[in-house]
Amino acid sequence: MISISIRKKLNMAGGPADLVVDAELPLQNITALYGPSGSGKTSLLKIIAGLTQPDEGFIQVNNEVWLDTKNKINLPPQKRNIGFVFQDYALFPNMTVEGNLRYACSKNVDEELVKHLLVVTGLTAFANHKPATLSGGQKQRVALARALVRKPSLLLLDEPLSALDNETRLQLQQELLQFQKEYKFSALLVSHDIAEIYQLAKSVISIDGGKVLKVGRPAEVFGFATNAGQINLIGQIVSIDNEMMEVLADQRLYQLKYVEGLSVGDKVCLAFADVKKIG
Ligand SMILES: Nc1ncnc2c1ncn2[C@@H]1O[C@H](COP(=O)(O)OP(=O)(O)OP(=O)(O)O)[C@@H](O)[C@H]1O
Repeated sequence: MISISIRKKLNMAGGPADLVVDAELPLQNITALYGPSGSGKTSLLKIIAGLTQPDEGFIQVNNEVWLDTKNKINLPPQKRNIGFVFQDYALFPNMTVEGNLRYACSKNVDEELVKHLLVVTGLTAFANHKPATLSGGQKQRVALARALVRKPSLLLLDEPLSALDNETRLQLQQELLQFQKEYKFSALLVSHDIAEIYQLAKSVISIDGGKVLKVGRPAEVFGFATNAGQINLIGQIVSIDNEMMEVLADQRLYQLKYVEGLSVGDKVCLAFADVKKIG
């Protein structure tokens, strides 16, 4: 379990307000951090990374205390085993793709892991290229590989896919899920995209004005959609449980009775054919 309990005064749009977060993140899972612009998401990530100091706080990751203001413990960023992936990639422009990965390892280069990450991200042929010659999707794959090569205890993903076009974004969502299955990392993912959160995260922390509003599974935080006048919708099954299935369609989650033969990941067409006399 990852325990986070912090408080910091921020200068928010409406005046000074405290960012107050008390949360437990499950290990080996992606937790989403969802909230409007200016609600304190990036500030929380920076506090976890040790880049911003909170007024009070306690952070423990895998039994290692990173921050305990009461007991004057405050590990510097380089001692916190964190991987950070930003929206704008933040790659070293003067280094090759492989150079970016090696630099992230500092002295302990795991040759096998570097090679493997280049293969799984489809970047082997680009290992000697500089970032400027890559597409946005490829740059973000480098950024992800560079974060993973450090075998982080916690991966902080600050809207990592939001600069990408829709097709590349959907593809990288699937790749991120595959990486998660393979490397079993724990991650906190900032995202504004509810569909992305349903796809990637097991749990969500929703914040606004620096305060936690809700914590739970995506369906608990965002609720289920009802048939809102649509006749046909294309969606994807995101979970099957207890004779029920959850289908994500058009950025909303529908809870429906399970239909024999379907599995998680299947694309389905929802057809709403209820006819009710209304007059
Ligand atoms: N070190 C700081 N001290 C005081 N206030 C800060 C500090 N850093 C950021 N703020 C303020 O805190 C508020 C929240 O900023 P933050 O970047 O955390 O929001 P966010 O939820 O990540 O927004 P966005 O989605 O737009 O990136 C902003 O109003 C910002 O000006």
